[in-house]
Amino acid sequence: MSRTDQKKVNPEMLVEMIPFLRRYHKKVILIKYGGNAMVNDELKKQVIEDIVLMKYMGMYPVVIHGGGPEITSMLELIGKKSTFVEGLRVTDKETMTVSEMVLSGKIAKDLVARISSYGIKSIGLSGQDGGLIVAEQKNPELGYVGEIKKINSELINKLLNEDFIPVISSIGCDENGNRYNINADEAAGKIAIELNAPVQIMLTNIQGVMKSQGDEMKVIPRINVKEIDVYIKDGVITGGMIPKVKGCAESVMKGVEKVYIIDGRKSHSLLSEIFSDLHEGTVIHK
Ligand SMILES: Nc1ncnc2c1ncn2[C@@H]1O[C@H](COP(=O)(O)OP(=O)(O)O)[C@@H](O)[C@H]1O
Ligand SMILES: CC(=O)N[C@@H](CCC(=O)OP(=O)(O)O)C(=O)O
Repeated sequence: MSRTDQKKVNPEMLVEMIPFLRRYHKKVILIKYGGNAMVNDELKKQVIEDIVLMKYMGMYPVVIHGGGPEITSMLELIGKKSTFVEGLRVTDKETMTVSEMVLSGKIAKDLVARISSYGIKSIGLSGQDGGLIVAEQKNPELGYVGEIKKINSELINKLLNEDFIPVISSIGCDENGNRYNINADEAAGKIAIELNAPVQIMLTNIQGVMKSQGDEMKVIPRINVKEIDVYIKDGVITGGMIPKVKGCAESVMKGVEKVYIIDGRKSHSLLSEIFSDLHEGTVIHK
């Protein structure tokens, strides 16, 4: 490639980034990368590039990933049908094993390898690693679904100080070594709170929280935490969106300043969110 063929970076655009870089310098950016947003390789690459860029720009990205669709497919392969109650997977022993294999075995390792390929240190962690996510059974009817009791942020902070990008799988562990499947949205909220993250971004497969207006479905740009129960009761928010908005509401109530639900299927949606005050998805606020 000759020098003239090379693309030039636009200096004006870089300068426009200064206020945002200043705002987020050395701040934890909690990114929940939902399984439904892991659409294809190209999009995955872009999400990873955004995360890596944040790190090189002096932020502290922490990734908590999902993988619901992949767990469902893997269970189908062994002839098991998935059942959800209010967005939570009913988890028997076999489902627990498969969930753990998919989340911490497959997805976390893939994300870590992708991040590392850009020269950034990354590490995959599950709830049992360093006592990261202490959990107990949520409800016997859901089987091995965990309720988070405590997040041990010390380990994550140490890793951040050592310039790692932690990639966290939502598996919890109790003091007897029993492991639980935890909805990744719930885990995202609790981790954001514990790390004092000013920003929590939920990457999903829809533009934001939607509501029908006439014949059309439209994004609700802002939701007050007080409105959430009504939306759930009225059937506006259902399925996987329930734990998501509940997790976001808890974060907002416990000090996370900005909580966004955005469309992870859009190219470089994370960077667009960080480097702009115009938010396209749904902001959850108090
Ligand atoms: N009001 C709503 N607005 C947007 N999505 C909703 C709503 N109610 C239910 N959903 C469902 O929630 C899904 C997102 O949750 P989920 O499937 O758990 O995604 P993720 O894998 O990103 O956590 C959407 O794709 C949609 O099917
Ligand atoms: C208890 C429970 O529901 N656990 C989730 C964990 C994965 C997850 O939350 O993945 P997404 O973010 O892609 O939905 C599950 O088994 O699907």
